[in-house]
Amino acid sequence: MECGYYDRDLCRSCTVIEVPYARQLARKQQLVRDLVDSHGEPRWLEPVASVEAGFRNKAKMVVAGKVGAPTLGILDRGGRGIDLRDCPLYPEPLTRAIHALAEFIARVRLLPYDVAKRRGELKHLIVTGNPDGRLMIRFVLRSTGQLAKIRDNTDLLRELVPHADVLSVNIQPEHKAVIEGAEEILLSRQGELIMPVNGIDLRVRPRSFFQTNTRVTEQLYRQVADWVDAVDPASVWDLYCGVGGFALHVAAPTREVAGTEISAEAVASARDTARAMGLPDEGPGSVRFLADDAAATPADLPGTPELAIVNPPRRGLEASLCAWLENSSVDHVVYSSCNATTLARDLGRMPSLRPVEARLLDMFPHTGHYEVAVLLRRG
Ligand SMILES: C[S@@+](CC[C@H](N)C(=O)[O-])C[C@H]1O[C@@H](n2cnc3c(N)ncnc32)[C@H](O)[C@@H]1O
Repeated sequence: MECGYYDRDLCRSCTVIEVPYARQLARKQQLVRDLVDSHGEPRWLEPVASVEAGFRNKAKMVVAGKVGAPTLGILDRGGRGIDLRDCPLYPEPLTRAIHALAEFIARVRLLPYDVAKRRGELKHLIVTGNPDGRLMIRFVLRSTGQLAKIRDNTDLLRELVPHADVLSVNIQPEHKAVIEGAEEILLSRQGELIMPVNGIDLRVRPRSFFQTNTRVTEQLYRQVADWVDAVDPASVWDLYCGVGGFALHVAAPTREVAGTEISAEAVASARDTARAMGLPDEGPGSVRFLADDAAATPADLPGTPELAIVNPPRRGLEASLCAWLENSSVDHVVYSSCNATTLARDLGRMPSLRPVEARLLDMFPHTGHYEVAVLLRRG
């Protein structure tokens, strides 16, 4: 893929952009196979490719520059802003919004944060877009010092970015390389962005995780639902469930589904979606969600499911959860991972659960990152 920022040596985030896409995909496939196959040689399904440009649903931009002339993008080694507002990874509605937000920041004279001098207010801009072009916009400020400048100018903001459903300010007071802080101040009436995925209106709140490539996520959820439907378990747990994508895709009239997740906000969104879908929270056909540490879920939820879905962060599963799954009566596990090294480690900790089918899904073209989903069967 062509990128003017890469060609001019302004941005090196897409580390393998010069490699033709088909070869990128083949390399990722080989890498995950090398790590997974020693645990049971699953049947590998055709990898799911992404489009090469315009696939990211979320832009996390560092704000730098001067009052009236902000840069939105990254910082160079000297801490100066490099403007990447036309990054080709973003779809057109996101690019348009980023341009409009740069104009807003300039017009209301928000003060960009200067990392080197530890001065200024506006640190980051985080914009998430759904497939219909609706947006969630978050300003990350050092303090509440310039909050009023945003709050008092929301009419201008709405004029410049008419599709902004969710608008909020996050406060990140610390001088460290962390994108956002714990305090979120909602400025819009709507607190959740609707993310339609395969006909299910998932909901995302400002601080909740959501997969960054919506089209490939649709295929991930469909693949996992196909595996689950083929096994047809009466009970399913979705651990590390986020806003409920897997759990809500595998709901069925004869099945009881429970999802657990550490973020109470994500759980609240998942519950909102289940309620909007008219799903009960107990009995056959139910889907319920609980804020819980995945490692504690076996002690906190009654019974043992016939099938468990796990989708942990890069660090993989807690050793105690692997031990519980290994020694439980759970017959099938679907493990969706963004890190095949920790996936392989965890497979080694659960030798009774053998990989039978697997699929690479490329959420992150031009980088070394990927998602891999594996169906495991006991025995
Ligand atoms: C890779 S995301 C998966 C989310 C979800 N399955 C999806 O498809 O969007 C991992 C999720 O695990 C959650 N998480 C992190 N540590 C956790 C823990 N110890 N117990 C439960 N959830 C955790 C994160 O908040 C995040 O939502």
